[in-house]
Amino acid sequence: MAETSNTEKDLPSLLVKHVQELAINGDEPPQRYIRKDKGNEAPVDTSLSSSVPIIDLHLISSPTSSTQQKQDEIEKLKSALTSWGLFQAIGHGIPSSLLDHLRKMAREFFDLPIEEKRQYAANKDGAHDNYFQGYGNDPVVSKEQTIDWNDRLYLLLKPADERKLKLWPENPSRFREVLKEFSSKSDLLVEFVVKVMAVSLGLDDDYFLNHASLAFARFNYYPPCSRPDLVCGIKPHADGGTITLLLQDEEVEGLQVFKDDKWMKVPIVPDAIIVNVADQIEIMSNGVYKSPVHRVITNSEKERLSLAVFYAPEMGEEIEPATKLISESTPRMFRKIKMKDYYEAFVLNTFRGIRGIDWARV
Ligand SMILES: O=C(O)CCC(=O)C(=O)O
Ligand SMILES: [Fe+2]
Repeated sequence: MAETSNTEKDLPSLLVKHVQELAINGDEPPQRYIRKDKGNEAPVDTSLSSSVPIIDLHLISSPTSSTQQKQDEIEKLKSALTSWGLFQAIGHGIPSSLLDHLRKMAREFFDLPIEEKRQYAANKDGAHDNYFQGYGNDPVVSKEQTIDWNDRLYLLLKPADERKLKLWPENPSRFREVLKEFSSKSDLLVEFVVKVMAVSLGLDDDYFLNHASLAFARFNYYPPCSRPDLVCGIKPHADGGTITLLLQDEEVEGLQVFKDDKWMKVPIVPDAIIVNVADQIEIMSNGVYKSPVHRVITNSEKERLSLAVFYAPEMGEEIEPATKLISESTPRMFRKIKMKDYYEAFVLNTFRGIRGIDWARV
């Protein structure tokens, strides 16, 4: 049924169904959702011989840690970001009760009838803003684009005075309040982490922070799929902003990161927040800190939720590698780019399955 009602004919390419609707009958995913890399893809590492590093931020922030403890943890963080591009942060100071509450709010929102959620759809009246805010799907930029098995609620958090509150769910009733509280804690966490990262490279502590003044929340909903082998929850991509915080589902795995030519599963560490470098820090650090390619795999039994918070530069900013990190032995890897151009290239490249950052290489 889903197959016939989701043809090019009856839906313009920009508007696609919510995957939640497609999942209801457990039908096979429609053609536009089938991964094109199928049968020709990198293996998944099942040995689990190494895993995403866990960094205890409290060891770095606490006045009671010894200098040695701090240094050791910062070294671990540096090595995580040069080899993996991400780490699982513990000791991050955001109470687990708040994380649980946030997950509960998100689950209750996605559990609402689709009609009710549609009142928060960004394109309800055909109106779009630059950031595709609201309830919906990733933009579809061509008929050939493989569509992900993902519905999302996408909201600007920062600057706070630009929030579009009419797209923030009123049901569940505490959604807005809890998201606001999380947002202020998340800002503090990012500030701390990017300062440590900048100093660890010999840069001024606000070097990355000065390019992270926007923040967006992306609540991801992945319903079960009858053929998880054929679709992607989110296709391979790297994040295009400065840095991302990610709260995984508390029970259902699905995130994988590409490393050493293999897909590595990112395990669930209770109450950890994943910190991942995004493209602009890879550019500013002249390639020292890696923006990792990652993807999400679905499963046939359980829905999965996650929350990504993307910190990013403003559209009008220009980004380039830090002069201090360019030398004869470490030549400039990226051009100076305008964010507005980057975002355009990023969206087109990513949905075609190419890395956004390739556009910025010298
Ligand atoms: O769901 C996840 O674990 C990852 C989501 C993600 O990569 C994103 O929203 O950019
Ligand atoms: Fe991502």
